[in-house]
Amino acid sequence: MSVTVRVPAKVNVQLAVGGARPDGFHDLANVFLAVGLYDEVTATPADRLRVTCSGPDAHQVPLDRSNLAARAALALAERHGVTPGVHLHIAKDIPVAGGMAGGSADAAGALVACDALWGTGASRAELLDICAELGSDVPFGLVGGAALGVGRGEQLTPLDVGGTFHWVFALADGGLSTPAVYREFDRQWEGLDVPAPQASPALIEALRAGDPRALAGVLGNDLEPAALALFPALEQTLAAGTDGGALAALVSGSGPTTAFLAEDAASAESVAEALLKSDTCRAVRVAPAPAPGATVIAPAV
Ligand SMILES: C[C@](O)(CO)[C@H](O)COP(=O)(O)OP(=O)(O)OC[C@H]1O[C@@H](n2ccc(N)nc2=O)[C@H](O)[C@@H]1O
Ligand SMILES: Nc1ncnc2c1ncn2[C@@H]1O[C@H](COP(=O)(O)OP(=O)(O)OP(=O)(O)O)[C@@H](O)[C@H]1O
Repeated sequence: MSVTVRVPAKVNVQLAVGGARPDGFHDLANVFLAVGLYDEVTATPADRLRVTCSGPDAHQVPLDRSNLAARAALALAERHGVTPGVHLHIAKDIPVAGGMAGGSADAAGALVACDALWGTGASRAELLDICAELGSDVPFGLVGGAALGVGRGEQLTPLDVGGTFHWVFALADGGLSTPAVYREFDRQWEGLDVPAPQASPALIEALRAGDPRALAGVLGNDLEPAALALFPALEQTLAAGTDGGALAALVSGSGPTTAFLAEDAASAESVAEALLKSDTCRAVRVAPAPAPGATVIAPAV
């Protein structure tokens, strides 16, 4: 008896970052888009909480209680007075520490899987609440599609997407720590007035219209200069993707994965090929967007 939940990665099509808040977080206007790269989280009854992970990056994933999926299961069990006896297996396809919210996706997936396995019957609002406690990107893993996140990114408003966008992702050699990238952002803005983050109406309209050329013109990531300062080799990857025919190139979230928007599926394949040939990244993935949020694909029997 087990439950398997599929959860998507994200790219931030707009990441507007304000100044540091007293609690250390930054206010954001964060436009999330879920992309078709997935982790699968399987929850199976066990005598104690146990986490295993498979996939090419599995060795980088902690298997103790610091794993975000384990923390999600514990949070749900505590709220409902359930013993957290569960084996969580993560089949990991989302790059680790790549700025694509893989750990957050696993947390959202584990919550949905444990809720189904334990029959805790948590409401959507309660699940979103637990997600927000676990991390700023976690609620979006539950919701998927496209959404504007404000506050620290956890307060979501769904957005309409009028077509399929074709993305290429270049995986970098190594990772970047999200707090380190925000610290570098603060360093770069030291002594300056950081403007209040604002969602771009043109970007929201480009998503609604499903228009890749319009979206390419307005993509933006305020963390990109900080990620590039910490990982300068990404400049070459960005250039290789635009030289290879991408409509636009940007760092995904806090990086170091770089994201390339293509005109259509065929163009995405040729951008991917150009990136591979450029020798400026360790691997390349093609993925359409939007993708659905956490979805049960194999229920308990
Ligand atoms: C870069 C993004 O991935 C874009 O979606 C997110 O803003 C990061 O989201 P996340 O990894 O879920 O981040 P959290 O686990 O909530 O926070 C990790 C750390 O990132 C920094 N952080 C995160 C979110 C935010 N709005 N401001 C921040 O300054 C803080 O240093 C925080 O301690
Ligand atoms: N389930 C998990 N999967 C991957 N990493 C995890 C997980 N749980 C905890 N971690 C830890 O969190 C760190 C960041 O992982 P993650 O893959 O979520 O980064 P990220 O995609 O850059 O995050 P974000 O885009 O949300 O900032 C990893 O280096 C790892 O130590």
